[in-house]
Amino acid sequence: MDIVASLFKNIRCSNCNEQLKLVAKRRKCKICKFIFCAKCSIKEVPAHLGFMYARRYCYRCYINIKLMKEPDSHNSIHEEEENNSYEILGDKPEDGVKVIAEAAGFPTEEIENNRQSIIEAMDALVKGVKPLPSRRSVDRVLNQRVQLIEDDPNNHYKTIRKIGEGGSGSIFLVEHLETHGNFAMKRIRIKNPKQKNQILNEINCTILSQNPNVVTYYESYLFDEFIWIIVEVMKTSLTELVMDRWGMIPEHLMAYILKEALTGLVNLHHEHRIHRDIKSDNILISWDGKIKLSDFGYAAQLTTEEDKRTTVVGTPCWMAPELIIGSKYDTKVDIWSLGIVALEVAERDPPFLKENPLRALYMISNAPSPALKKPEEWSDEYVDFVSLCLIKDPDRRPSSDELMTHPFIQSAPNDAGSLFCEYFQEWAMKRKK
Ligand SMILES: Nc1ncnc2c1ncn2[C@@H]1O[C@H](COP(=O)(O)OP(=O)(O)OP(=O)(O)O)[C@@H](O)[C@H]1O
Repeated sequence: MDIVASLFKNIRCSNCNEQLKLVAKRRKCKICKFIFCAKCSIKEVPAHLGFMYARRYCYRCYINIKLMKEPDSHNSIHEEEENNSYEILGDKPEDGVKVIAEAAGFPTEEIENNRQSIIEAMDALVKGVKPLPSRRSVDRVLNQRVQLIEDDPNNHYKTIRKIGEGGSGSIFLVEHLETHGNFAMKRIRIKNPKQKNQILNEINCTILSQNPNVVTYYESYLFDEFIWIIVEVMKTSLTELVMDRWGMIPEHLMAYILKEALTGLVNLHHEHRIHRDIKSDNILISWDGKIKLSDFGYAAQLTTEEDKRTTVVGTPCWMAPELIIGSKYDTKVDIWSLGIVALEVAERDPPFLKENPLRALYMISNAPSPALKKPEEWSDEYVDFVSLCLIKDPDRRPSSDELMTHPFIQSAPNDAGSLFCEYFQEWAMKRKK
C-alpha cells in the first residue's frame, strides 16, 4: 500500500519536506507513521539515533524509546527534544512508555495493567527486525563460516552410546578426548551431492542461528562418507517429557516451555530465517531445565530475492496449511507448528497423528483449525494462545514478536526457569528408576 501510494502520489519528507519520488529513498517510522527521506533522517541526527537499528523509527520516536529505557542518562536529550517529539506524538512528555504505547494503538487500560509487557515488546522492537539480506550477502557469510574438518572424528572423540535416531542419521553421546567434556555427535551418511548440500545447509543455519534458545554448535567433520556434527548434549527431547510424564505438566511450566521455544523463534525470525520443522522432537531440554531448538535440517533463509518460500518440507502433523497447499509462506509456518506443540504439551499427541500422513495433510488444510479437546480444563489464556497460533490464514496469525506479549506467555513466573528445573530433574530421576 505504501509503495503504491509513494509511486502515485507526491510524498514529501515529514522533516525537510523534500518530494520523494523513489520508493527506496524514503523510510516510514513504525511508531508515528511519518515518512522521512533517508538522506535527511541520517544527516540531521547524531550517529546513534535516526533510523539506526532496524531503520524502523524516526529519530524522535527513537529518542522516546531511549528515554523510556534510560531516563537519567538522557535528560539533556529529553529537554532538547521535548517539544518536537510530542508535537508528532501528540501527548505530554511525562511518560514515554504511555506516549509510544498510545501511538501504537494500546488502550489506556491495557497500558496501565500491562506496562511491563509493553516495555518488553518495545525492547524487542528496538532490538529490531533486520531488513531482508540479499542472497549474495547470505552466501558470503556462509562461505566464511562452514568449515568441515577433514579428519577422523574418532581421533578427537570417544563414542559413549547412541542417544537418538532421526530420519537423516544417528546421534551419539561422545566424550572429547582432550577436555573430557561430553557432546552430542550427529552422524549423517552422504548419499549424493544434493543431500550433502542439505547437510551443509543444516550446519550453516545452526551456526547462523546461535542464541541461548538454540543448541550450541561446536564443529563438524567430513570423513569416510559421513558428516559428523558436534553440538551441545541435551538431556532429552520435549516429546519424551510429554509422553512419559506423570499427570499433567502444570500450566505455568507449560508457559515457560512455550515461552522459551518462542524466544528461540523470535531470534530466528528477526534474522528472516524459518525453522520449518518445529515439533516436540526438535525442542530439547538440558539437565538444568533450559529449552532449546535443534535440527535445522529444513531451515531456510529468506532474502530480498526470495522473501517467501514454496517448497513443501516439514513433518506432516506439524505443517502449516499454507505450506501444505503450496502457497507462498514465511516465518508464520513456525507459529502454526508451535501451536501444534502447545497441543502436544497438553494432550500428548498432535492432531491427526494416527491418520495416514496424506490424510493428515489433507485434514490440516481442509478441516477447521485444531483446538484443545477439553478447553474447560485449561485457562482462557492458554486456549486463546493455542487458537491464535492455529489461525489458518497466515496474515491473521500473529508473529513471534506479537506472541511474546500474549498473556499466556507472560504468565510464566519470573522464577519459572528454576521451578521447571526442579520439576524436570525430579522427572528424570523417577524415570531412571
Ligand atoms: N544435542 C542433542 N542432545 C541430546 N539428544 C539429541 C541431540 N540432538 C538430537 N538428539 C536426539 O536425537 C533425536 C533425533 O535428532 P535430530 O532431530 O537432530 O535428527 P534428524 O535426523 O534430523 O531427525 P528428523 O527425522 O526429525 O529430521 C532427537 O529427537 C533427540 O531425541
